[in-house]
Amino acid sequence: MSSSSLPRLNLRNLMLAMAVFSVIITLCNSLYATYDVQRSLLINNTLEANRVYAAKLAEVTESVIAATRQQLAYSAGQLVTRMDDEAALLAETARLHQQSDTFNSVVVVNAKGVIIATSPQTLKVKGVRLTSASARQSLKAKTPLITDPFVSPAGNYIISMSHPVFATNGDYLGYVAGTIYLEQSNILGRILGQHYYQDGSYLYVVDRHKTLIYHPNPDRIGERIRDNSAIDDVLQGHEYAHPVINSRGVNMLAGFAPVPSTGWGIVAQRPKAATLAGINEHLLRVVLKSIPLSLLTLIGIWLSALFISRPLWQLATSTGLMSRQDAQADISGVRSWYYEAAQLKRAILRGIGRLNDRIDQLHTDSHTDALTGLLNRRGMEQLLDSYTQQQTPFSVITLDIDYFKQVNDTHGHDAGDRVLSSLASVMKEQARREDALCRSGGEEFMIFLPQTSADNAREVAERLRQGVASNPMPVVGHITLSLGVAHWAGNDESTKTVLNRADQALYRAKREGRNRVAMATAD
Ligand SMILES: Nc1nc2c(ncn2[C@@H]2O[C@H](COP(=O)(O)OP(=O)(O)OP(=O)(O)O)[C@@H](O)[C@H]2O)c(=O)[nH]1
Repeated sequence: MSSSSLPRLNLRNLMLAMAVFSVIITLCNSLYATYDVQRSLLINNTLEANRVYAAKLAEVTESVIAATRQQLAYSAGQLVTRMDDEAALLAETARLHQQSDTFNSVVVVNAKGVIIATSPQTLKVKGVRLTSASARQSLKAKTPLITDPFVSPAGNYIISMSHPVFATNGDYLGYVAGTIYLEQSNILGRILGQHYYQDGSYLYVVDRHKTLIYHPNPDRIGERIRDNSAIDDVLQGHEYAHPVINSRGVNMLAGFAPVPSTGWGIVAQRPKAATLAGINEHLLRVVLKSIPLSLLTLIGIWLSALFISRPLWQLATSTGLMSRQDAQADISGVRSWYYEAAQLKRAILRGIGRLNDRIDQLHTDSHTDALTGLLNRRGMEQLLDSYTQQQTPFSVITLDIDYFKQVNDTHGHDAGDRVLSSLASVMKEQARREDALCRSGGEEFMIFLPQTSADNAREVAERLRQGVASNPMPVVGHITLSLGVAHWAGNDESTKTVLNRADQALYRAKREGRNRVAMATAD
């Protein structure tokens, strides 16, 4: 593409393009910053909310466990002297089971690991001897204990909370235990297992061996969590929040809190996508809200660009048309209201002024005789044109220095020049303002007297002749003039004819003896 076919750039469009570019960049930048800040805020807030939620549930769980332990301790105290009293055992297990919704079942196990009382009795495990390692944890520990999850003799997936029963002499008599069915309703299940999220958020609980004991997907309860450093940390007793990827590869924002008394870890988490779902809509609202102000800014910038570029544009346009007569007036009229434009305007006007002076000077030079400062032939012709155009009547005196050759020959060419110059000065002194003086060639001169009759012109010629004849010139002394006078009345006669008639009169004056004035015959 050639440079001439490129679109023409101007200051206003450049400023406008720059401003639009700046506004768009600023807008994009602020949108990106808004998006980034909002995103971080949402993620951090969600992480913190999940941490707080997990911590609160851990605290509630802790309270429930503590209250439950108290109940078991109380029952254990009640059974110290009644481990052989079947009715008392039944009554106490029933009371413990039914007084609250804490346990799904209550059992009393003797020191040999045989279940000696249950509530509800429908369990039908009375007399069963506990064999599995999990089920025998409490026997082994002989301290208040919360077991790991295990499958009960009745086939339920449970955890058991037990409290030992010691005789007054310190003999271990067995324990009383409340069982919590992980897959059935109870207080703990309602606290840890029921949540009302609708956006993919969920909560799960692991025991100290990373086994899931509460999870929204019942099939996963009992599953061992592997390769999850976050779980390792929470089981170390740390409470914190962290982005994680769940078992299905979904990015989650998780809060972790430990339950110290059980060694469990509670994890509350929300999908990152659900957290950020509203951000695009929010961003669109930001864009829509910022459009009016951005448009106003653009209009403001456009007007400013117009206002700022206007003087420069006017100057550029005017200088492009500098040949026009009124270019200088146009440029003078430009409101250059700021420094650069004012300087430019001043420089252009100064340049135009100098150019005009130069043109005037050249014009004057081309119409002026260098030696005498009088009009030359070109100047004379222009003058005659204007007389003709305006039909200005005039008289013309043609004059010639007598025997000027002798002056040159006797005193030299330079002295002759000085005579020509001095004669011009004398002519200027005697001329009126409206008269035009001309050196028509060599030692010949003409005087044009507008609106002057032939008689008046003759008087002027005579006065000049006498003045020159009676006043000696420097170096050369006295010289005389011969003069011819003709008149143009502004009729159809050409000015050329008038000049010829004046010349004829001059030659006659020469012929008749010089140093005299002769009138053209028609005048
Ligand atoms: N110094 C000087 N002499 C000039 C200039 N122009 C013309 N001359 C001289 O003027 C003289 C004119 O001489 P002529 O035409 O013979 O006329 P004249 O000697 O004046 O005699 P008449 O006109 O017949 O009285 C010539 O010698 C020219 O060289 C000029 O610019 N400077």
